[in-house]
Amino acid sequence: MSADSSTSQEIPNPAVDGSELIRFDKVVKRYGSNVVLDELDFSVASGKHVTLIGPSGSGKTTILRLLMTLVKPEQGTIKVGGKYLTHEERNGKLVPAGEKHVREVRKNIGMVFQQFNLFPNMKVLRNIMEAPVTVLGLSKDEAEQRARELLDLVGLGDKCDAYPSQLSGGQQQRVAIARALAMRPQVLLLDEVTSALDPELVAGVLDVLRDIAHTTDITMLCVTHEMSFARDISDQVLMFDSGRVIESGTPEKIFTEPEHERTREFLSAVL
Ligand SMILES: Nc1ncnc2c1ncn2[C@@H]1O[C@H](COP(=O)(O)OP(=O)(O)OP(=O)(O)O)[C@@H](O)[C@H]1O
Repeated sequence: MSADSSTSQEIPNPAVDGSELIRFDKVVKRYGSNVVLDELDFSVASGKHVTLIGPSGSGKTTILRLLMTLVKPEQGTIKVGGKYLTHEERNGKLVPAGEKHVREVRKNIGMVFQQFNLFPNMKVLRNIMEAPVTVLGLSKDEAEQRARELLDLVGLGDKCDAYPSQLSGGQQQRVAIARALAMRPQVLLLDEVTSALDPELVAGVLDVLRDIAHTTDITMLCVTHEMSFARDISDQVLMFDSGRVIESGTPEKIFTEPEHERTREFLSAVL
């Protein structure tokens, strides 16, 4: 039976596969009568780069928003790093997670959005240092060192003292990537991070992400319409349709030998 997120219940399956970083179990997400995710089961193994593809409205972004706890599921459970995100265990029962518990589990998750969401009144360096100092309790010196290293990583070591408005969209998105990484999350969620950019700025952002994917062990869960990027960085591609994974596999398999008719239709429309 599915877990209802509003009431207490027996813990369904406490055994956790150590290699699993994200796990959705029978997750239902509805908006009114619109069932966006319908008892969705899926998992992401630690260190893997997983890309979600599929038609508009199929529920890809909703998965990332659930992980960021920006929305709550109506039913089902979500675990990150072996801990429930949606629930807490109390006396052998699962109860809806309280804010403190959610904050603790969510520290493992970083997200980069379509819109860069930088603090406009803070310089670039401070944008990156802010959360490590206020949320993780790092000293200002430690946070600054981490921020400078990350700015180098995204190719913006010379922009510490700029305000976001002085940067291009692509540069702002690279700062947003550095800011997400500054929290040292176990998983980085990427939600169509190049869709708001002018075409000439897309490649620079994707190059930075390719570099991060190939040189770090961070787990990535990515929603993108950039199929060549998905092909380059993914260990696994999941094809979504109407809130369900209808096909999954390596990029080679999904992009060259898709099995499902809907996958073939989708790819022929976007490739
Ligand atoms: N806040 C909301 N209120 C009502 N309906 C919503 C809300 N957010 C999303 N939806 C609906 O949920 C469904 C799934 O949306 P979602 O953004 O997850 O799809 P998606 O696969 O990411 O689409 P796209 O590729 O266009 O971004 C859509 O039908 C959308 O209209």
